Amino acid sequence: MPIICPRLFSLSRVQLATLCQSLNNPHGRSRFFAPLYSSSIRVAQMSWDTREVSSDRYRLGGFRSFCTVKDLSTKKCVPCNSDTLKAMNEEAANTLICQVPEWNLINQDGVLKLQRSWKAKTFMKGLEFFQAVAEVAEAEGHHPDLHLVGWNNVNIDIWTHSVAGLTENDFILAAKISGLNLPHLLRKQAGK
Ligand SMILES: C[C@H](O)[C@H](O)[C@H]1CNC2=NC(N)=NC(=O)C2=N1
Repeated sequence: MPIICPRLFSLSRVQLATLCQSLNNPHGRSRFFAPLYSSSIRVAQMSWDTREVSSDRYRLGGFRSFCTVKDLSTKKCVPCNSDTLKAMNEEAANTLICQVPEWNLINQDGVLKLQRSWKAKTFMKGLEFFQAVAEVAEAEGHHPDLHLVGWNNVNIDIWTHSVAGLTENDFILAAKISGLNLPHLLRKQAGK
């Protein structure tokens, strides 16, 4: 099914925004997947994301064609001590975040980071999860901040320390962590 560029939609953004807003869930994140039809163009499925932005304001992230996490998870991180490596701006981060939809984009003391939480089934399984993440990080030469609090609350922050911000490395690592299939270690959803 072809992905049609959003600006070709015949419905106005306002109409679609109203429609999507009604689907907004209390967590401020709606994901509106629907085949949309206009008079001349059958629009492929699309996702309409609202994302928590750095200043905790929710705003509609605008239409984005489908991003597939496979693109990032097949990439390789580059050395963080490269002189050419620069932190990306919030706009660029908001574009890339749709490729790792389970992660949140946060701004912690002026530093953009990726963050995600899980519930581990036990304290030891939380550490086993960290071990699996550590192997990915070592293979990539790019490392997350790992937190295990309250015995089973697993939180991971990812950012590039050498540039005090986000680079594509962080999204690649996030995509690879999202690709880990460890249902024996983690509950289905954080908070369950
Ligand atoms: C030389 C090597 O690239 C650096 O020491 C790496 C190691 N892992 C890293 N991980 C992260 N998240 N940020 C860094 O700046 C970083 N630097």
